[in-house]
Amino acid sequence: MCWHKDKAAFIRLTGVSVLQSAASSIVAPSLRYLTAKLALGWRIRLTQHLLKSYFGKNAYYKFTSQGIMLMQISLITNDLEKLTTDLSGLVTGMMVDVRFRELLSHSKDLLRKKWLFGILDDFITKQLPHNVTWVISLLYALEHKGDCALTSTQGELAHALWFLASVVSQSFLAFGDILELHRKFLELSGGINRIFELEELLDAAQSDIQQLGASVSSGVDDLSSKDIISFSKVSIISPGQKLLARKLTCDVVQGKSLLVTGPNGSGKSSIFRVLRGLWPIASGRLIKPSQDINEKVGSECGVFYVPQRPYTSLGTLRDQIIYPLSREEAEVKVLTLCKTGFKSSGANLLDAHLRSILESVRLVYLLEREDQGWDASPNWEEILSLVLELSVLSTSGSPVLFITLNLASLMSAPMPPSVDVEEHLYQLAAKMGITFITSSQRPALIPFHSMELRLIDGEGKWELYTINQ
Ligand SMILES: Nc1ncnc2c1ncn2[C@@H]1O[C@H](COP(=O)(O)OP(=O)(O)OP(=O)(O)O)[C@@H](O)[C@H]1O
Repeated sequence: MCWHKDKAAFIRLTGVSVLQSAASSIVAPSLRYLTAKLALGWRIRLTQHLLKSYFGKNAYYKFTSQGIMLMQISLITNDLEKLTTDLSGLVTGMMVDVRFRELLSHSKDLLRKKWLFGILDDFITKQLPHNVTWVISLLYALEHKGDCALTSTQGELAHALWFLASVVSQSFLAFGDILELHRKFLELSGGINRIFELEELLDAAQSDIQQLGASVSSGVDDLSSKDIISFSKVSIISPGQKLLARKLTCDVVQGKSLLVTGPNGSGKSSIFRVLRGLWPIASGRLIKPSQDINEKVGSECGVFYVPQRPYTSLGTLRDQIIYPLSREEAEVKVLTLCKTGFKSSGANLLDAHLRSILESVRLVYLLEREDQGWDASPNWEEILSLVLELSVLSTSGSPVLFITLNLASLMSAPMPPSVDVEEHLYQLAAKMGITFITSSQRPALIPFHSMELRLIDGEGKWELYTINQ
């Protein structure tokens, strides 16, 4: 039967074919889209889960201080730059050659296997189907040799051949997919293994830290821990087993700030590590407020740890001050605090409040200096030598400003505040009832403190002095 003799059927078939093609062009990309979305969802959940374990209970500190896990962390972030930086930090000296040779031989092996697999894959999924089709067609043609003269049989033969070719090629493609599955499965199991390894390490770190927390808190007197930091015969030993302070005994009560001095490497920062719970205490008893303000912004009282390097967040001038709150959270807090008759929006109130903070720390010029005012977002690291932190809750219900003055960075900062600004900041904070424990070697800071703890030699010896003001 010739096609022009059944024009309607031909048009119908063509229509069906077009519809099928349209459906197929929708289905295939949609499947890809759904698969990618599923993968993204998994990635988000897994990343959130791992990051929670990583950042919880100081686990990150344990990892970074031990120099392990860098590879695994890059697994979470997929950050190539960080991976290469960390790797370059891990391999040193002779190790580089050995590792490089291992990497080279592994890469060569991988390339060879990929080449062999490529040949097999190409042959099975692309070349073999044609040959098989032709062989089957030949057998078919030989069997129906006598009917070839008939036009109708020729048409049917062409149709059958076309059908056969697509069935055969699809079957081989499916077979190719099965071959590919093996490789995908191997990759998947490798990924799962690495993630489980990370999970196990995080679990181990968390349980170590829990034990450490239990041992420290067993020595903490909760009743008197609200307004005192007390070291009682505390021995501080570094992870490298170096004794930095032997039986350190020192009380920091409200209003009596402490200055920790001593030569480089004598253990000044280690006192803060112990206070923060990053290092366990070898012996003795440590009493401190149970609340770390860094962990719970807005808490009424507690200890705030100022990082040695100033932290500036990506974002606007406003973001620098309200960090780690989001703008919305800060607006809500300010509105809650100022439950006065103010007929002003949260945004206006917040900006007014932040302006008063900048005024009190003599940084209001930043607002005028940047064209976009609060919304300016230059590289703050190059501009700010101070980190300002805003906590908007206090026992009395009035806004409290915590100035987190980064003393350690003052000297090296691109724009160190002048001595009088520094003095002003200390006075301001003291007026607000903030008691300091400062680590510094600068004699200029002595007048702002009531006691000096001098770490003598970095081998455990220390002396405590009262500062006459
Ligand atoms: N994570 C760590 N693991 C092992 N040893 C450490 C670690 N951190 C510090 N140390 C060691 O502990 C000792 C005291 O270091 P620390 O940073 O407390 O000194 P510092 O007085 O604050 O020094 P600087 O004035 O240079 O800041 C040093 O010998 C240092 O090498």
